[in-house]
Amino acid sequence: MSEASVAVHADADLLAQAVAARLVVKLLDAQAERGQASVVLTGGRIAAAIYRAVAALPARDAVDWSRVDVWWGDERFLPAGDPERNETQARAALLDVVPLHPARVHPMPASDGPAGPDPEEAAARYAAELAAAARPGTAALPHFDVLMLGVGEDGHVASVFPEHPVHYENRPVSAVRGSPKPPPVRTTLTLPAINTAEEVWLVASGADKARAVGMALAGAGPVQLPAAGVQGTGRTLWLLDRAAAADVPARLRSLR
Ligand SMILES: O=C(O)[C@H](O)[C@@H](O)[C@H](O)[C@H](O)COP(=O)(O)O
Repeated sequence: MSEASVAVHADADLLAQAVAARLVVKLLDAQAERGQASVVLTGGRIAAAIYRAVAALPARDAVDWSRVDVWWGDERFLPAGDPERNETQARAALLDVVPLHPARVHPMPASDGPAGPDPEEAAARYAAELAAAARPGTAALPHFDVLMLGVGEDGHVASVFPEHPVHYENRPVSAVRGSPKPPPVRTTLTLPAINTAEEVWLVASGADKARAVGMALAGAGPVQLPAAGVQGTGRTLWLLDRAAAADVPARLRSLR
């Protein structure tokens, strides 16, 4: 179990630049230790800004991208190539720019893919893909070096929304219907699956995130505020801009 730490940057642009630099270093460290690296991506505006910032960093070429596994924490259940899919956004901003091994890029299924139009089947297939990449005989999930999460105004992370039945799902990947954030149908890693990651980074920018961030760090319940239930096995890091950090509890401010 890891104690959360908080880093605050002046604005959204500097936040994206700083997270991009951290990500490159994290991938390099993982490759130095294990010969490979794995990252779990998220969706949303700050995530897209981070991916663009990584693509623009000269140091990104120090990463051996052919030995990086790319997974997703959640996906909007839409046809392949839909501009609203998290995969489409990540590919346009970063994945199409760096020399990844195509077999190591693991998008969640699209609504027009082989899993068909059923999000439960899509979730089951993604769980099987994750299990196939896990260490034989150990876990249902591969090792995740770093898992990034945006944070919603309501405190959702990935597609785990407040008070949603997904909180009672035991499997690592769940279908989500009735998402309050469009589109309504999604697939997501569940909180227990998210919490297997070595490092979890929660990234939030803007004043409309301040309340959720403050409440999560003050110890709100995870069913009411999913971000409060996130914890990496080695490190839980909140990466914020000043506006999003406005309500961070005083006892955590010294960690800035
Ligand atoms: O599919 C999605 O929409 C995301 O994965 C979602 O969890 C997102 O990360 C947050 O809603 C924050 O998004 P913003 O950074 O755009 O506010």
